[in-house]
Amino acid sequence: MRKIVLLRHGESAWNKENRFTGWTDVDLTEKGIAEAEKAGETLKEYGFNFDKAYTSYLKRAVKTLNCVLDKMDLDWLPVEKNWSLNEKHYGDLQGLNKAETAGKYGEEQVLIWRRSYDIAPNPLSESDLRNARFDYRYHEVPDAELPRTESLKDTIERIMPYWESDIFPNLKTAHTLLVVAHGNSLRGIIKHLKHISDEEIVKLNLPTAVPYVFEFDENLNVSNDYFLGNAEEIKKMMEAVANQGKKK
Ligand SMILES: O=C(O)[C@@H](CO)OP(=O)(O)O
Repeated sequence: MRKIVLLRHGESAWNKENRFTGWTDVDLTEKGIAEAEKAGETLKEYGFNFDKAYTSYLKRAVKTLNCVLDKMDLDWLPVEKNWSLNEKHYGDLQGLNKAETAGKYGEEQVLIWRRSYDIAPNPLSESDLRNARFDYRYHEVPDAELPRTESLKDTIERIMPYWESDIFPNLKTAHTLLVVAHGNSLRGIIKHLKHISDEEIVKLNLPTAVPYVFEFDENLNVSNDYFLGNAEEIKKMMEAVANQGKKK
């Protein structure tokens, strides 16, 4: 049985402060580290063993992966990092508090910015120092490919070439792959794997650091998918993520 496990990073400093994060490279909180360690312990308990892992260029995902591998005694595992797995770029919303933004522009508008399929927030200006073109880690990425903002559709279009060329084909030879990324970059991958419609994807909110397992049949079609953990707790975590965009 071939499997891919998708894992959102543990709680970050800006998750805790309820700020739009996107490509901002914020660290994990203590709670985030504990969540990542628990994910590693859970995967070990369920007997998972990975052939290869993938993550983004953002430290909240990289450090989550490292905690998981440490807990599983898989520190040796080959890991590939790629900027294509970065979070959806949140444009000029990055840094703003989500509840305050809902107070200013309305909850409906915030839901559109957070969860709609093809509407992106306003872009960062070219001179804004937060623009990825000023960040050395992206120096090999052609400027035209570096986002200034993204909708989920843009994020999916950025991830899919990497998914199709580097991640998914490895399932032919590997049994189990691990992808540690972000709430929206993973929503994009899940939309693709489960053929979720543009309307339905609005409702999907991913909890931090809960392993989401996809099983594939011999033709590499998805045969089953499930979260590892307590269903009630996971539901509550998903609702809490959805509520981050509500006014206080
Ligand atoms: O701020 C962000 O980058 C994302 C993920 O943490 O948040 P949201 O759930 O609002 O898309």
